[in-house]
Amino acid sequence: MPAEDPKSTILTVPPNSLYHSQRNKAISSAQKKTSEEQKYYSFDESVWSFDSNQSNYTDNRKFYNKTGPDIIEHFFQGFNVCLLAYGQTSSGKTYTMMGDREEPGIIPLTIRDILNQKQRLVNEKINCQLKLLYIEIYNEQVKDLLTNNQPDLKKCRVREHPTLGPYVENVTECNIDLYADFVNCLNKGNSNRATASTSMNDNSSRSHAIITVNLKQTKFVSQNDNNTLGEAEEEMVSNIKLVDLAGSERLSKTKVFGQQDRVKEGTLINKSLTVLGRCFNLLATNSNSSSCQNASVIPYRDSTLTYILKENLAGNSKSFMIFCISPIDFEETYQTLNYANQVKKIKTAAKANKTKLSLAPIDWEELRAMDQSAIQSLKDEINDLTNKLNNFELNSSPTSVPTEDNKSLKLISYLDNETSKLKFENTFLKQKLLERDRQLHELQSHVDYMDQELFGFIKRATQDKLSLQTASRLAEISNFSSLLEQHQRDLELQLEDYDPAKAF
Ligand SMILES: Nc1ncnc2c1ncn2[C@@H]1O[C@H](COP(=O)(O)OP(=O)(O)OP(=O)(O)O)[C@@H](O)[C@H]1O
Repeated sequence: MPAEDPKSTILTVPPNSLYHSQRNKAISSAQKKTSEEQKYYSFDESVWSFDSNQSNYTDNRKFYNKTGPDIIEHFFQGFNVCLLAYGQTSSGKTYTMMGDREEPGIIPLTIRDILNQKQRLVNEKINCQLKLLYIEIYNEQVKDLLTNNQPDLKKCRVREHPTLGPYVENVTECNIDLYADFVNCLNKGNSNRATASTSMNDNSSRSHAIITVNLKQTKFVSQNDNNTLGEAEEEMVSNIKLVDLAGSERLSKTKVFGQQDRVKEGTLINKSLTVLGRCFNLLATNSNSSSCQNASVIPYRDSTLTYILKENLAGNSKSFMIFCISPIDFEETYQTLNYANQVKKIKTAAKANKTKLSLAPIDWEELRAMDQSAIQSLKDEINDLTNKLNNFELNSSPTSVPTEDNKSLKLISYLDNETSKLKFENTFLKQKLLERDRQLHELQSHVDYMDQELFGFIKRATQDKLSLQTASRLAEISNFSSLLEQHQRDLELQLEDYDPAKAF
């Protein structure tokens, strides 16, 4: 990647590469070329992060600053967003996405900015609820990395919603209010994640890791006094998927032969990445073709990874991809760059997921009637059971009250909504209080500053006055001394003319 044009990548084909032998089979002997060949690629961004001593080295923070703000903006505008890192094993995907303590990666930096934005939106009377999910796809199975129940690690199924697309069922969702909540989730998930040592990477990810953050923004109507909240008027639901794919690899390179588990892992990782590559190629071809009739069917269901990412690959999502390359293996790098070239052509169909809320007021009469009828039916049930007990009919099944259950559920959901509204109102008022505190603090510092200025002014004025007085005294003294001198001179003159005889 030449420093002068950060958006292009040049790949030099080594003379002994498989590329030549495969290409030579396809072309005539006249076209055959034995000398070194170069391939040119051009992307939205192309960055160098090989040696931190070089001037063009891009660290994680610099890299995040190029794309991160766009991602956050789309996410808060209600778009689903996805960021995937692809590349051969040990090329730096996990380092770029997760980073480490000194050099946080895209995922922690993104979450930090999402939380900051959430805090800012309180002033616009927008409540943000953030929930984090962390799963991995290992050997084609989905595991919930945040579950407290270890056997559940293998139990998640992928289902398809008719409009929202595929989703993972029964996965643990954690509320994220503070950065510390995120760090706890990340640590918990990472400790459950499958990694192994291969000859190419001591800490190689053997699974695809997907962190999803679900965001629900609720906008409240402003009241006249501007300090209280009205009803909720608009809701926006979006999600961001941050994906660290397992490394593409050739088994001979990773030297895992004989280790049956590793071979199975490697084969399934390669299978899912091959399906992903096939989806990229077909989606790129479909995007280029003008007629829908010729569009190929995309084999999303051929792997769990592509099935889960179906919406992000071509549906309702703004998707970004990072392709990591390293000089370890020419063939892998060549394939990675070719996938990247295909991905550039794919068009998705993102739309903001906004919903206007109908401000239907709660019917308290109806709720009270529901309460009365629930109490009555419970009383009936108690009577019934007491009668049954009295008649020794202990084995008979109790009377069920399904309709009352539904009513109670409705009431619970209403109370849940009210609680979350009150919680936000609390946050909102706290924020206002903080703002007032800040303004008060600012005013206080201004008053302190003016005090100091006044003090300085008085001091200077006093000094000026003193110096004025001193100057006039000096002038007086000097006048006086010149008068004295004059007087002395007169006396001397008189003394010279003095004739004692005339004096008497
Ligand atoms: N830009 C970088 N600066 C410094 N060190 C890096 C950089 N990129 C990667 N590394 C280091 O290289 C090694 C391999 O990187 P990493 O684990 O991120 O690769 P990977 O592509 O995720 O591999 P795998 O697919 O096997 O999980 C790690 O020790 C990582 O710290």
